[in-house]
Amino acid sequence: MFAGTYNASTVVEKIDFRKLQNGSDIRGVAVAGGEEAVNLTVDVAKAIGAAFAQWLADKKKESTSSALRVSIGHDSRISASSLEQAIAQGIGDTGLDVVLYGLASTPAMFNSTVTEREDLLCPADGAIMITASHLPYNRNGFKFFTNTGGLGKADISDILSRAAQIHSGSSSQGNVTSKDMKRVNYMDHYASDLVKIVQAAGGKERPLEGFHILVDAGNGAGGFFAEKVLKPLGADTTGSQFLEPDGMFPNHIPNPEDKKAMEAVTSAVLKHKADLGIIFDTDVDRSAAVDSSGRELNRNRLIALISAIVLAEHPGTTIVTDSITSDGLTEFIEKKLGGKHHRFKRGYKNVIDEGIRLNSVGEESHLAIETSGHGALKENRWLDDGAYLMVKLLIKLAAGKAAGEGEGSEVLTRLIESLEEAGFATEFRLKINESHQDVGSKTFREYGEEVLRRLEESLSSDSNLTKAPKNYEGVRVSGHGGWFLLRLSLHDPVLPLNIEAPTKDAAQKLGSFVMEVVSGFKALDVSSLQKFLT
Ligand SMILES: O=P(O)(O)OC[C@H]1O[C@H](O)[C@H](O)[C@@H](O)[C@@H]1O
Repeated sequence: MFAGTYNASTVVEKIDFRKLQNGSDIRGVAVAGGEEAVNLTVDVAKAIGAAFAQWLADKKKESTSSALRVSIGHDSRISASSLEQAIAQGIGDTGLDVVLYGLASTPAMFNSTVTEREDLLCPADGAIMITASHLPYNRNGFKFFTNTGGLGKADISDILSRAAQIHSGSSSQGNVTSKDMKRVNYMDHYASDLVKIVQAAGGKERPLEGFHILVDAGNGAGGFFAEKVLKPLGADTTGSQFLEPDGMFPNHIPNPEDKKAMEAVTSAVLKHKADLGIIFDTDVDRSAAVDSSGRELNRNRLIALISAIVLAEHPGTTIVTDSITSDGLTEFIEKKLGGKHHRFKRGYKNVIDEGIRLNSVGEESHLAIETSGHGALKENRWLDDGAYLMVKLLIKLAAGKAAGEGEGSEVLTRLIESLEEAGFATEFRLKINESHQDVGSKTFREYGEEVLRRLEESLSSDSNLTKAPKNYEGVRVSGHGGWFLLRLSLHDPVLPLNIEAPTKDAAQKLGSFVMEVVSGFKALDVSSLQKFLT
């Protein structure tokens, strides 16, 4: 069932390489057998490997005369090894050196481009992570890095158009196999760097002695954090779960945004009476936590917590977040912490790039973070690293205990005591049926924008509602003690609607206003919103 052993009838006949682009990532279907046809075959992966090698050689041609080196890691997906072999071969055939890392995390792959350790064959000139983050088991994909960070949308389009040409033009079989390639244990080095950061901050070798902290890795790539980070720091990790990689994700989806995943780590914390629970997504670029009382520290709460830590280190700094963050978070960052909240767009790359841009125009920002659990700090080269975010919490825990500020997770919980939270918060995802006659010749994006325009125009008809003064995507409106945001999804033909209000009744009032407008658009599936209102 792997991409390497697919049955021809389940493979898309003519691969449209453009469809493999998902923002700044490549994503596709790699495992046959489900309803979706395979479009990320081993041949496609090989062409993408060759295309990345070409792209990298063009980029680096002036800066080096020696053979370029590319590191490749993967998460726990069942298609990982066939895709690793294929992409490595595509790169190897073009004459570049390939170093295989095996099971790794996305942030570790970036780190391999900035690590100076010849014994580990570092720095790599380019790095690839084979992952589809939290998506179902049959998907997979690639993220690419150089020492300046993750590749952006334009680079990915470039690589995919080169790959399409390579794929159509060649049937040549290279003779480089993964047996010829070197393997290194980079993850041990990466984990020991995290350990050193916590040790240095606490001035102790085992600053977490006396803490009981468990990890739920959801059978993704994050299991190393319990064994290789928490234990050496002295923490008791009893009750950690789903640390073994299993690409069928038999327990829950590794995703801190997923309700079931958060319930799983919460019940482990309560059952084992742990001080803290930590959860990662499949490739460890996102994370969240749970305190000893079982309170989830994700979404707005996680942003508030990390903001409190960062603002204590950098008073007044600007915190960049995604667009669906709460009004309570703004109040907390600005009034309680004395920082500035810059609520920007959805999408981790958008948020991080905005943090970098602000600094470049003279506005100091040290943190860019999304409700999804992607968070990047300036001090960590603006890399969204779920493990590093958790390291910031560990440092605070240890420091709090050493200063006698409290035991267990108390010091963290206290940091966000005054964060005001809405009594009711919900999200609807209104699908646009692209083949509906109401869409006509428009793209789903044009159709969605028309919905947003109409919504904005109708605001003046309701004196209870006010448009948010500063807003970078969609239509954000305050009223009835709460707010709503209707926007276009980053990738899908969907209009996500977020509503937060003091009560369900108030949220329904906001929802009814949106309903009046969206029900006029026949290609929109408004059934979920309708159900909420009845
Ligand atoms: O716009 P949406 O459909 O809600 O998706 C938005 C999300 O897409 C991806 O998952 C990105 O990794 C996230 O950074 C982003 O927030």
